[in-house]
Amino acid sequence: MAPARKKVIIDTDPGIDDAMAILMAFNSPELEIIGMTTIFGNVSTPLATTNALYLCELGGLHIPVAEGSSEPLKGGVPRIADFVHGADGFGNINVVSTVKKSSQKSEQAACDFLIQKVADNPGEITIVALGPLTNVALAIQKDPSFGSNIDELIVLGGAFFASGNVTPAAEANIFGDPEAADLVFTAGINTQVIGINLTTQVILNEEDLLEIKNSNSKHGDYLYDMTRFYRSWHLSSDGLDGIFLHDPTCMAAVLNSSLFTYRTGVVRVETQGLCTGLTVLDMGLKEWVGDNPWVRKPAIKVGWTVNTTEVKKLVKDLLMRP
Ligand SMILES: O=c1[nH]cnc2c1ncn2[C@@H]1O[C@H](CO)[C@@H](O)[C@H]1O
Repeated sequence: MAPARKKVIIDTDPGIDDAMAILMAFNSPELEIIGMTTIFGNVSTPLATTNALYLCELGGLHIPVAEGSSEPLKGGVPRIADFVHGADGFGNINVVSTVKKSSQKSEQAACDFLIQKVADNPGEITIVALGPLTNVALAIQKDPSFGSNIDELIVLGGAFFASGNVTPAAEANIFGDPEAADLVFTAGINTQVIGINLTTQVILNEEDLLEIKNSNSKHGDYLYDMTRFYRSWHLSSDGLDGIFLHDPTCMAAVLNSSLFTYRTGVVRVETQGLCTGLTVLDMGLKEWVGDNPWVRKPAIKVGWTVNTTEVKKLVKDLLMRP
């Protein structure tokens, strides 16, 4: 008998590297993609929904896309990284106008979709969170049984003992909704977090991108065209002649966690002041005297090392599948 496929819901703000991770998932027969939920971050939430619908059409997948919150838990206008992903979220290649009228978002809000799917499949759903954690936090707040019924939550976010990408303290997804991240990381959910301390070690250069373009991949041209803007951004912002594989590295962890090592401990998120969005892991090296905000909170797994060669190989292999 074929092994059961892993049931996943992808919570996403596509986004160039989100699109790469999603196409990886579409090309992975070991995953059963139950649906996508959308969130602000790389783009606004409504545009994330349009882009997710576009990706479903591109991949020929008929799955629900449920729209998420348009603002963080505390309210206010979210910071959108159009300077990283272009105004259309896909590097200004303007393809989403081709989304068919028949492609409609789900009537359910993202948090209700998450709650229902997890309740219908207790212990079976993996949630892959590629953007700010607002939708997951809303589901936890609304349904007390939600967290314990998730099989695993796999998050792309944070910078552990490393520099952020929005400020020296904060990574973009956590900065986007620090209250949500702190709530989710301390909710007692079986969670692993892949931070940019790992994802900035996994890089595709121009030669790799051309290899994808010139492969038999159905999406080679799209992937190549989309990465032009992202590549220029990396050059101007990071002095990098290539692109970081943030979300694709997280999807690699979904597919093969043996390519990573982990530390387990309590993670808290700073929600105010200079270091807003900072993710701080208690590595468990010390018996603390008295109380502090990490004591007696549930621990999660934090990605510690990554096999960069094998992750890069996995990403390229999946993106080049015909
Ligand atoms: O400098 C940046 N500012 C904001 N967002 C960024 C930056 N670099 C990458 N990302 C985006 O945020 C997520 C990872 O942190 C990824 O989706 C990535 O594309």
